[in-house]
Amino acid sequence: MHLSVQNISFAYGTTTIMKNLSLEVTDGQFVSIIAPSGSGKSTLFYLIGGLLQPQSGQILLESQSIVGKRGQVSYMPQSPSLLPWRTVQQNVQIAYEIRKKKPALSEIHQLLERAGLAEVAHHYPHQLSGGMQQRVAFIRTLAEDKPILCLDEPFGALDALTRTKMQNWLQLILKEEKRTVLFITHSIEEAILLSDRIYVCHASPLQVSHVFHVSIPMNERQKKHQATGWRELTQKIEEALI
Ligand SMILES: Nc1ncnc2c1ncn2[C@@H]1O[C@H](COP(=O)(O)OP(=O)(O)OP(=O)(O)O)[C@@H](O)[C@H]1O
Repeated sequence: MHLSVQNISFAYGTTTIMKNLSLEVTDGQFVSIIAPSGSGKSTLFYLIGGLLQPQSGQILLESQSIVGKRGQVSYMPQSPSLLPWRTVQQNVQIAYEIRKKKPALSEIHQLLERAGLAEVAHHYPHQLSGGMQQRVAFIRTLAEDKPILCLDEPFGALDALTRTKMQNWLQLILKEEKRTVLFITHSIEEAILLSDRIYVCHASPLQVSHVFHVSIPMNERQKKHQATGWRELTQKIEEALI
């Protein structure tokens, strides 16, 4: 599944948010976008998700325009946005209800099991930790069964330890569930840990300034700064962000 964002420009009223922004993500790739706060990253996902339309440029999924078309990609926002009156299982069920598909309880249970959430299937969101809530939201996003997942800083609000655990968990689950991911983060470390490719963007207007390919083998990335090439890549990305 190939998503191609080609030269899109977008303005809210007279304020230009992005100009000629292009990026690509293809089959099974994990691609990150690092950009300054308030620069239009969420707006980019609204454009890809069809909630907004660019003033110019194209957004293609498998060479077909998805401009203004909703429901083509899955989107997970920064906050878990779980319905507080629904249990964990019922929150995941929403993904099936949206597709007007009868929820397969065995399928939901399998997903919850894989996320380490089987024991809290009948708990309510307020009874869960922040990390667990994010896992429920992620499982719900997976259950939407769309070829591309757009994850908007999913771990931004978590403490450092929970964040590390969630990154490891995400790596494991994506190994089993081969999906194509477009991931927004502020963290260079997180981007290197998870990505095949990293787009660094400048703000005002949002534009890709640099593209980095992460060639550090996955099984070495846990070592972070001790992994060969990690420090050099971090430095290059830091320089690109200045
Ligand atoms: N509906 C809107 N109308 C006008 N301006 C908007 C609207 N939504 C967002 N903006 C402005 O557009 C800019 C980009 O917003 P956006 O939320 O896309 O940025 P972001 O990079 O996701 O932010 P953050 O890092 O805080 O999550 C901001 O200056 C914001 O104030």
